[in-house]
Amino acid sequence: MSEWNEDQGLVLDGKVYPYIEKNPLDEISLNAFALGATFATALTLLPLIEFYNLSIYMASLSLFHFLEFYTTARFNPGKVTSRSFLLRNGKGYILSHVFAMCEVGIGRILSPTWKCTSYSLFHRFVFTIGLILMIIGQLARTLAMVTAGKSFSHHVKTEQNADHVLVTEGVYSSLRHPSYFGFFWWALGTQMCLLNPCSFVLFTVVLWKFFNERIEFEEKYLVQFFGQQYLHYRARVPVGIPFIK
Ligand SMILES: C[S@@+](CC[C@H](N)C(=O)[O-])C[C@H]1O[C@@H](n2cnc3c(N)ncnc32)[C@H](O)[C@@H]1O
Repeated sequence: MSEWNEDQGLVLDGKVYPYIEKNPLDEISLNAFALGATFATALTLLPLIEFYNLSIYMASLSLFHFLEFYTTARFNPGKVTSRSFLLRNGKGYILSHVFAMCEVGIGRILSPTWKCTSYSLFHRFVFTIGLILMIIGQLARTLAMVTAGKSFSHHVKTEQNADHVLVTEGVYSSLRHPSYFGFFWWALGTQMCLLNPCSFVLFTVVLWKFFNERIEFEEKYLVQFFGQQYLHYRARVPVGIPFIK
């Protein structure tokens, strides 16, 4: 017994397979190759360049986008598409990272000694906290996708799928939106790692506004889908992003 479904892939003898029309293999293999090559180049350059922060950032960015696709393919195969890499994550996302690169370039040209982790104790502190945030953020994001499984989707559902259940265990028992928590802190961590004060402020404002609106919108539908069960869950589990209740 088999059934094609744009949102749940192909169900064949109880097993879920990706929806082939939304998974062009040429595009997927090229994306994976480009991300792997970026990751390897960044790690190779790490001991060779003075501003090694850039290598760490590039490695983390490529790992992040690879894991978005890999985790979806592995734990939620019915919903995986070539867009699951999140490489086309909107103009705002791309512009923010371009802005961050410009800040690195301008900072290194104007004052290479200031734009360096060893410049002061404060610089070392900011860099270290940035690294820790990147690791915690990535772990939270990936764990959220693994734990939510078929209930996770890169787009907010406004209609409930048959396989959509309320997830409250694992990382969801201490964070209500662990993948947003992870993305938020990972992204701020990247800018601390790059010693980018302007981008840090820009990322904070843009991401806070985005997740504040998104969570409100998403929860409206979660309340519709799961009623009292979600209201009780919302009352006891925090978001973990400042000033978002
Ligand atoms: C991009 S995922 C993000 C999930 C969650 N907001 C997070 O940050 O981990 C969006 C989808 O997850 C679903 N979702 C959010 N929280 C959920 C939960 N606790 N249980 C099941 N589905 C959830 C929403 O309905 C939405 O379609």
